[in-house]
Parts: sequence; C-alpha cells; structure tokens
Amino acid sequence: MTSKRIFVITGPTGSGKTTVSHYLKDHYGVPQVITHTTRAPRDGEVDGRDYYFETPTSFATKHYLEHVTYSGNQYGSSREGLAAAWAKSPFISIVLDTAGAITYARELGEQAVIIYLEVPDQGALVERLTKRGDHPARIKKRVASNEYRRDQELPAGLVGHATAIVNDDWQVTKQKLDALVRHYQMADGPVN
Ligand SMILES: Nc1ncnc2c1ncn2[C@@H]1O[C@H](COP(=O)(O)OP(=O)(O)OP(=O)(O)O)[C@@H](O)[C@H]1O
Ligand SMILES: Nc1nc2c(ncn2[C@@H]2O[C@H](COP(=O)(O)O)[C@@H](O)[C@H]2O)c(=O)[nH]1
Repeated sequence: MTSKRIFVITGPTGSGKTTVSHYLKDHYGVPQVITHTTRAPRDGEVDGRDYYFETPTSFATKHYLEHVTYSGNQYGSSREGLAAAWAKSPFISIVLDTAGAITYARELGEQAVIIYLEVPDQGALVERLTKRGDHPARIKKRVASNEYRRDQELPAGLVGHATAIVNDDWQVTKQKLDALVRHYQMADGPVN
C-alpha cells in the first residue's frame, strides 16, 4: 500500500492552481512543497512561503528533481523539498506546469496524484490575472508564450494519469477536491 502521496496541481496560468493548493492546506493540512524560481516576486509574495526567489546564479546551485523555463523564467523543484514536506504530512502538494507534472508522473508513479485544472474561457483566465494584480505587460508576455498555449490542453503524457477539473465554479471545484481527498484518505488508511 502506498502511504505517501503528492497532489500535483497543474494547468494553465491563472487556472487556480495556487488557490487549490491553499484550499488543501487550509482544509486538510496538506503542506505545499515550495519551489524555486528566478522570476521577480508579485505584490504580497514572500520568499520561503510562496517561492524561494533566486538569482540565475543561486538557482544553478540547487539539486532539482525537475526544472523548466516558463515564459522566460526558470522554475525548479527539489527532492529535498519533497522529503521536507513529507516529514510533516503523508499528503503534500506541489504546483507545477504540465512539463513538470509529466516528470512527476514518470518519476513517482502512483505516489503522484495529478490534478489538471482547466478554464475553457480564455477571456475569463486573462481577467483573473488582471484581478490578481498582474502587470499588463507581464500578462501580455505570458499569454504570448509557448508554455501558456501548451498548458491549455491536457498533454498526451498525462492522459490516463490526471483527474481533470473545470475550475469555473469554485463551489463545484471544492466538492470535487473533497471527493478526491476522501478517496485517497480511505484508500491509504492510517499512516504509520
Ligand atoms: N473558480 C474560480 N473562480 C473565479 N476566480 C478564481 C477561481 N479560482 C481561482 N480564482 C482566482 O483566479 C486568480 C488566479 O488563481 P491562482 O493564482 O490560484 O492561479 P494559478 O493557476 O496558480 O496561476 P499561475 O500559474 O499564473 O501562478 C486568483 O486571483 C484566484 O483568486
Ligand atoms: N515544472 C515546474 N513548474 C513550476 C515550478 N514552480 C512553479 N511552476 C509553474 O510555473 C508556472 C508559472 O508560475 P508563476 O508563479 O510564475 O505564475 C506555473 O504553471 C507554475 O505552476 C517548478 O518547480 N517546476
């Protein structure tokens, strides 16, 4: 029986990955693995809580399970980060782009529970980024990126591995997340 799980939350930018990760933390005590990035912090983001904010030089000194370039910035997650989160709880979460999620599905097999979030209305996605306070120039750059376009569809490498959730209505999304967590709580039983 697999006792440790990582909820890998993936999907396009603005689809609600961070929101879902916070929900799992607040309602189920699921800690989030903090990843590393070279992008600048957004208003309100805190180093060590939202990301480890790195320079290109410091980013290169870490040991990554996987790392990617997304819209011109580097992002990476470490095995040490997973171990630290699993030391706190058997269920943990991480927010990744779809390339990272594919790596996790391949490397961790059934331990990785992949959740793919989608918002079919592109206009609604951009509106969410604007409301979040993202700078218009950053939104423009991101929406023009290959990674943004790529993540709009569940990639072939995740078909059969991911639970897809349309995150249009937050109440419906919460019900689906509750059902998913309950499923794994019952499947895995108490952890020693
Ligand atoms: N179901 C929903 N309905 C409306 N707004 C939502 C919903 N879910 C999340 N949001 C809002 O959309 C914005 C983007 O959400 P969030 O930051 O969680 O997305 P993300 O996928 O983590 O984005 P990114 O990949 O760009 O970091 C936030 O302001 C959040 O409050
Ligand atoms: N493959 C990885 N993707 C990551 C990691 N940390 C974050 N992300 C994803 O990058 C994009 C952009 O994030 P943003 O915070 O700048 O909007 C988004 O899809 C994140 O999920 C990581 O370590 N590896």
